[in-house]
Amino acid sequence: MASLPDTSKSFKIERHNSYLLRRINSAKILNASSHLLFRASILATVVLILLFTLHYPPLLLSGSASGSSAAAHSNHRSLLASSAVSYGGAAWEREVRRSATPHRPSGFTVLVTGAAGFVGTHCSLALKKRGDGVVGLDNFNSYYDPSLKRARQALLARHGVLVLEADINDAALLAKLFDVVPFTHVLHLAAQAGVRYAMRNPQSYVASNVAGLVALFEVAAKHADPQPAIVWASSSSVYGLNTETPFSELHRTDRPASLYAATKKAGEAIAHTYNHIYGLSITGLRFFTVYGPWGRPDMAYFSFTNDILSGKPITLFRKHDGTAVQRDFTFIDDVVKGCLGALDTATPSTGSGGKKRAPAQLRVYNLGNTSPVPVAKMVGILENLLGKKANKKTVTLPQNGDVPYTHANVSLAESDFGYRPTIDLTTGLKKFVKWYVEYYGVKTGKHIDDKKKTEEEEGEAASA
Ligand SMILES: O=C(O)[C@H]1O[C@H](OP(=O)(O)OP(=O)(O)OC[C@H]2O[C@@H](n3ccc(=O)[nH]c3=O)[C@H](O)[C@@H]2O)[C@H](O)[C@@H](O)[C@@H]1O
Repeated sequence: MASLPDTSKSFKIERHNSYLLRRINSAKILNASSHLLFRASILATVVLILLFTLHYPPLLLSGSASGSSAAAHSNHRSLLASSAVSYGGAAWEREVRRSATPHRPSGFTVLVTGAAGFVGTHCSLALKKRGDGVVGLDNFNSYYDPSLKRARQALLARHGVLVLEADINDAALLAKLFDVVPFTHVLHLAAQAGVRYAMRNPQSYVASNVAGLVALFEVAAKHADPQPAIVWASSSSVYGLNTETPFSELHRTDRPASLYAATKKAGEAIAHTYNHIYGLSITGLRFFTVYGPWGRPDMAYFSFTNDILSGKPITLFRKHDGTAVQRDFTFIDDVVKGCLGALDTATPSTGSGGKKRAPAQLRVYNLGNTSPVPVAKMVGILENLLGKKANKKTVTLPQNGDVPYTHANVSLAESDFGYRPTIDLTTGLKKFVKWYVEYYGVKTGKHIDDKKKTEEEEGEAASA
C-alpha cells in the first residue's frame, strides 16, 4: 500500500512559508512606513525651520556667524532682555533706529562697541548728551563682575542709549546693524583689557583684539554703505620696552612686553592694512592707564580700594633698580574729550563695497595725562581718601608683562583736536572714591567732601 503522503509535514512547510511571506511583507511595510516617517520628519523639520526663520531671522543669522547655536540662543535671550523686543524683528529695528537717531543738526550716528565697558559707557553718555545717536554693543563677558556692566547698561538705557548684547566676532549681526543704520562713525572700544591677565588667558586677547578687530574692519570695509570712520582703542602698552620719554607717537613700538601689548600693536598694523586696501578712515588712540568712576575692578586703583577697605594686603611692584613703578594715570573725563575730539576730526572713509576710491585718513594719538605718578603715591592718595591705611608689601616687578614706566607726550592730539588733560590724580581719585562709596554703599573712615567743587566741576556748572 502506497503510503499516504505525510500531510502534517507539508502542512508544516506551508505554514512555515506563509510565516516567511508574512515576515517579508511586514518587513516591507515596516520599511515603507519608516521611509514615510523619515520623509515626514524631514518635511516637518523644514517647515519648522521656515517658521522659525520667518519669526526670528537674526537668531539664525547670529548662530551662523558665531558657529554656536548656544551662543546665538544666549544672544537672543539677552537682546530680548536688554531691548524688550525680539532680536531682528520690526520692533527691534525700531529700537535700534530710535537709539541711533541724532538730536542735533548734522549729528553723528555712532556704533560704540564695548559700550557697557568703562570708557564705552562714558563716551556713549557724552555723545548722547551732545545730541549724537548712539547704539552700543557689548558681549557682557565675565572678565570682571558682569553686574557692573549691567548697571552701566541700565544707566545708558536711562539716557536713551540701547546696548545690545553681542560679540564683535558675530559678523552677521554687525552686517545686520549696518543694514538697519548707516553709522557715520564707529567708536571701537570692545577689547580684552588687562596686561597681566594675558599670561593666564592668552587666547581671549587674540579673539577680541585681533579676530574681533578684523571682523569689525571687514564689515565696515566691505558691507557698510557708506563706510563709517573708525576710532578705536589702542594702548600705551605698545611702547613696551621703549626707553625714550615722554612717549611720542614717533617712538619705537616694536618691542611689546606683554601679549596684550602685542595684540594692540597688531591692531595698529591691521588698521594700516584696512586703510591702505579699502580706504577706511581709522584713528587709533593709545590710552594711558585710564581711571575714574564706573571704572574697571581689575585695575590697581580699583582693586586696591577694595582691599584697603576689607583689610586685605596689597602688593606694590618696584623696578629692578629699587625705584618705584610709575604710571601716567589719566582721568576718564579727559579721555572722553580725546575720544570725541578724534571722532570730530575724523574725515570720512573713501571706499565702498570693498573698493578704495582715494587715500583715507590714518592716525594714531597718545591720550595720557603727561605726569607720571609712582604707584605708591597713588596708594597714599587712596589711603587718605578712604581714611584707612593699606596693608602693603613691596616686591620687585615680576616677569608679568608690566612695563616700569609710562609717560605720554600728547602734543599731537593737542595740535590736531585740542586735547589737554586737566584732572590731576588726587582730584580724579576723589571723584572715583565718591562714586565707589555710593555705588557699593560702603562706609569709609572719611567723608568725601563733594560740596567742595573742583575747577572742572565749577566750569561744568557754569556752562550748564
Ligand atoms: O595704559 C594702558 O594701555 C593700560 O593701562 C592699564 O594697565 P596698567 O597700567 O598695568 O594698569 P593697572 O593694572 O591698574 O596697574 C597700574 C600700576 O599698578 C601696578 N600694580 C598693579 C597691580 C598690583 O598688584 N601691584 C602693582 O603695583 C602696575 O605695575 C602698574 O604700574 C589697563 O589695565 C590696560 O588695559 C591698559 O591698556
